[in-house]
Amino acid sequence: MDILSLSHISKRFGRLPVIKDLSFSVPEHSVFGFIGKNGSGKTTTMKMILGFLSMDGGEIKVCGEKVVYGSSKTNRFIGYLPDVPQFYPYMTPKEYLALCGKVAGLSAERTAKRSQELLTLVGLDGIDRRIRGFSRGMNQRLGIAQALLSEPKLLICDEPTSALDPIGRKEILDILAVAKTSTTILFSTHILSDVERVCDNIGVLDEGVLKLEGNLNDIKNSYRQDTALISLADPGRNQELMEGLSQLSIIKGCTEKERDVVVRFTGTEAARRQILELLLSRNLPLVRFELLEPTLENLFLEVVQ
Ligand SMILES: Nc1ncnc2c1ncn2[C@@H]1O[C@H](COP(=O)(O)OP(=O)(O)OP(=O)(O)O)[C@@H](O)[C@H]1O
Repeated sequence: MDILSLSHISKRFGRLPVIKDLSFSVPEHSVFGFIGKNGSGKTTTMKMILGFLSMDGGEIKVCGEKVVYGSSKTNRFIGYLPDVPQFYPYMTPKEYLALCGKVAGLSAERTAKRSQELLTLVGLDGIDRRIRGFSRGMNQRLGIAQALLSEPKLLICDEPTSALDPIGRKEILDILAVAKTSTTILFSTHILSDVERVCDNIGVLDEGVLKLEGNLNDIKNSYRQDTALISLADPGRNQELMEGLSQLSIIKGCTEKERDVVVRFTGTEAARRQILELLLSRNLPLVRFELLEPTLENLFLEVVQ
């Protein structure tokens, strides 16, 4: 079942179109990485999912219910962590969650039990000092605890790791990996290694257009055999190799990387044969021919160019 679905969403600010015919869905208990450069439209999309911004076209459904601008009805299914969460700095984490529980209409008993579980999950259990003076990582962790308090079906996090150091980032990603067992997560980011660590599905947004979407492993597999690294015994002849490669119709491009040549091609078997025939015909002795694992970074650069 899809917890979230967007179909043909469009949005403009004045005359500027910022979201163009955007459609994707997020299945239950998955982590969806919403990827895009600054200004690509991620926050705008999340605000429309939360009903904080109107849409110019299309439909968003959360748990099968239509999102209506200005109405927070579907937000009962959602926990939201903004990019810079704000708290009452004079409270302790426990006091703050008790207040949030009250505002959300949870019983005191339920809030106390849930707070205990969540503070343990985010590593803030036993921290009785005031929130003032918390590190950015601690703030983000408390923000996740707050967002999960009402046991939402969908957790939306806006760039949860962007301002953190590698240890802080890992802590957040580990928490999201655990949270995934009880909720569904959509998080926006431009840090591709974070996406590779926790996401099941991804969507790459570029200037309001979804350029790539699907299961992360499927996407990587579909690009798997498209890139190869060629090491010649004499790297001084790399230019000659690249000239020859550029004359083959199956070659999409090639570049020199240190002492090697990286070549992108279409068609797998036939392409490999043609490349090897070229090496033989030009008498270019080979030291290594390796199909490269696609990295998300390469895919990203390819689709957003
Ligand atoms: N309230 C607004 N009025 C006018 N233009 C806006 C408004 N909010 C966002 N924009 C523009 O819409 C585009 C998308 O912005 P958005 O904040 O959604 O991008 P983003 O992908 O979240 O970027 P970032 O990673 O920098 O937060 C940008 O060009 C931005 O300048």
